[in-house]
Amino acid sequence: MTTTPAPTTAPTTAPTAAAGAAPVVEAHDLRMRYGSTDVLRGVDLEIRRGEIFALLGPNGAGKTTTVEILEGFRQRSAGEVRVLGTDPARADDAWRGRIGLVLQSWRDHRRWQVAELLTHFATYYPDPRDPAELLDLVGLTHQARQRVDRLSGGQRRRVDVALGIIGRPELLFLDEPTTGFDPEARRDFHDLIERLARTEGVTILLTTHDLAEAERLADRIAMLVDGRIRACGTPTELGRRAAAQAEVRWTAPDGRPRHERTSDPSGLVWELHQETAGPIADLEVRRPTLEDTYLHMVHRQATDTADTDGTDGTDDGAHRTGFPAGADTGEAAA
Ligand SMILES: Nc1ncnc2c1ncn2[C@@H]1O[C@H](COP(=O)(O)OP(=O)(O)OP(=O)(O)O)[C@@H](O)[C@H]1O
Repeated sequence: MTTTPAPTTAPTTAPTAAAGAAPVVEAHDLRMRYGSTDVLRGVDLEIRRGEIFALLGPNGAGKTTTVEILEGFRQRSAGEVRVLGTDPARADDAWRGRIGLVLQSWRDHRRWQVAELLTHFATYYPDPRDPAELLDLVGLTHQARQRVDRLSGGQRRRVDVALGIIGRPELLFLDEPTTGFDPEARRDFHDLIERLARTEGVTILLTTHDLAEAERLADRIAMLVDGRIRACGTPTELGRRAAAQAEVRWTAPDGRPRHERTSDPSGLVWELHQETAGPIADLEVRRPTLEDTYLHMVHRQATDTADTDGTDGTDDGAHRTGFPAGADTGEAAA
């Protein structure tokens, strides 16, 4: 169950989620501490089958840490986690065969040809996708005989995606999947992700810095800021958040451009209409967007941090200098 406090973190069930089905991902009060630094400070998540769920957050917010814990690659410091009904910290190979990963860092096998690599990885799974179909699916048919280390960055990323879905995963983790993609490749990738979720019922958790990508793809978005989920909802709900105000622009009767921020744009427009007793020139109402909400969250966290610890509110450097030797072993240091 997601138990984060309303209203800022109140989750909504995505339209595509199978109502009543057990969540595919559940995390409750998930915590991670590296040395003396708390990176995750009580994360609550619930992702339902067939949902495309985006985890957004600034650099160093803890997105990769969260995802690595859910993937079973990193031991958490505290909290309850269930992925496909199993605690990832105790998962076996059968469980691993049900998830697909597209990680941030490139793996080995640079000298392999693309088709050769896919054919090889297909042998690890009981019911793999056909490598030729997969090449077509990710748009790499013409690169089938090319060596991986001779591909462009975006093409390598497509190989990553192909390897992530070759075993027909029920749950696919995508860590910043479209980094290095040109606009066309990004659009093709978005179509592929939607197809996987909508027609094959694959549950997808993606981390991204790209707000437009999250808005375009995700059924729900969670904003991870300073180790906590600060907001969660559909892109529309997050865009509508009261924290961000609408902006009204118009040209006054004296010809001067005017603008005002307000949480009641219709009220303001009504008042202007009464004042001018006629049409309002160049009237524009800009509703708050997902980006406004996101920037508001991040800015608020930076301000809070600066108020409480006297720093400038950016946590990245502080965490790095606080690392103990050997902290990158993934060992929890609770
Ligand atoms: N193995 C580790 N040992 C110690 N600290 C770590 C380790 N891995 C990550 N951190 C720190 O934890 C914080 C969260 O890192 P994480 O990579 O999870 O963030 P992120 O949200 O994925 O960032 P980005 O968007 O930049 O990829 C950062 O301050 C990072 O420096």
